[in-house]
Amino acid sequence: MKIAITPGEPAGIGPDICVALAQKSWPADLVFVCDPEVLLKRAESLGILLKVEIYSPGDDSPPHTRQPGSALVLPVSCGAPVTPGELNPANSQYVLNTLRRAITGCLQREFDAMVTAPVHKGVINDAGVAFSGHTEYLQQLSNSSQVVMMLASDAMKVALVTTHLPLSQVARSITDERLERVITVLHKDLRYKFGIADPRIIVAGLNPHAGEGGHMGREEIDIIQPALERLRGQGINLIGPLPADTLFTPKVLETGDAVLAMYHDQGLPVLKYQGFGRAANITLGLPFIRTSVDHGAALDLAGTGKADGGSLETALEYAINMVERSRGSIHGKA
Ligand SMILES: NC(=O)c1ccc[n+]([C@@H]2O[C@H](COP(=O)([O-])OP(=O)(O)OC[C@H]3O[C@@H](n4cnc5c(N)ncnc54)[C@H](O)[C@@H]3O)[C@@H](O)[C@H]2O)c1
Ligand SMILES: N[C@H](C(=O)O)[C@H](O)COP(=O)(O)O
Repeated sequence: MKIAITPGEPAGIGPDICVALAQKSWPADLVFVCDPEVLLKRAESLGILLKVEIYSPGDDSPPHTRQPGSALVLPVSCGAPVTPGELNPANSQYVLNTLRRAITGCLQREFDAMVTAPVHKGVINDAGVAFSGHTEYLQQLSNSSQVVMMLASDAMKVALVTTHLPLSQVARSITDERLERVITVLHKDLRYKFGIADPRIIVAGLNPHAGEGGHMGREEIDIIQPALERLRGQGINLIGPLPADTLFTPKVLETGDAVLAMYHDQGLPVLKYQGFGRAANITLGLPFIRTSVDHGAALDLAGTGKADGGSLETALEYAINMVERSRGSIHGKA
């Protein structure tokens, strides 16, 4: 099994946690898609010994023979010097080049999955490229009609109807069509990527108290309930729409396999409060497997040795499990 790892923003903690990942042994060949110097210099400043081997496509060495402490690198040149903690828009194209190379490799089945360390969305935009996140970028480059962002911890899975959108645009984006597309993808991938035979999806309302019977917003009555009714008719097990404030309580969470939140900050703060550093971000609806960390570039910690690599390890574990499931070597729930 070959998994592409993109270290993300070179001035952030991505290189730190990738160097740490390479210190362990994994039941997969990890191919770091990046400038080898970025990893080597970060390892040096962290006082970690790292050996780099250069990957070339088609060069299939026996699997899992690499020793911990050595990284297989698919070289992509970094545009400008890297200083930990200091963003440089001159390196944004480099970050995008690493993503593009990993995506192409996944589409062409050179890689079985890709796992991404954090990028810095702001600096990519500062470089003149409109970029709202990996999720949307992956959708665009893979020509996928609908992708779904889902974060998973040991206690919950939280998927989102809308992703990186200003709050002022969220309500108008909750449409019947989008709900149908998102729920269909979520239902399908919970079955096939997570092995849940009949997934129960708990759906949040948009408004306080799920609209309070129409007195605090009508999206639940006019849009969400009719969409859920129709999808129930197709055999999808849907609970809700429920008020989001009390949905995230253990009693309610145990009635479902995943929560569908209407927007980013309705669902993710709860999951991150519970599982930050041990959760993974999984893009559903892609023609390949992609997982990621639950945190950002953490510029304040780059090169300090204080970055926690737990989420990158979790993301890699999810990717390995999903690849194994797709090969039929795992049965039952993830
Ligand atoms: N997967 C991704 O690419 C991804 C995810 C989230 C945010 N981001 C981007 O990262 C940038 C910075 O975002 P932010 O400041 O909101 O969030 P952040 O996650 O970078 O930092 C928030 C806080 O958490 C701490 N932290 C984050 N990761 C940590 C780790 N592994 N170990 C220990 N502490 C950690 C940071 O030091 C900081 O105090 C933004 O551009 C954002 O868009 C990217
Ligand atoms: N919304 C994600 C989070 O809060 O963790 C994060 O921004 C990453 O998203 P992408 O994988 O789309 O970059």
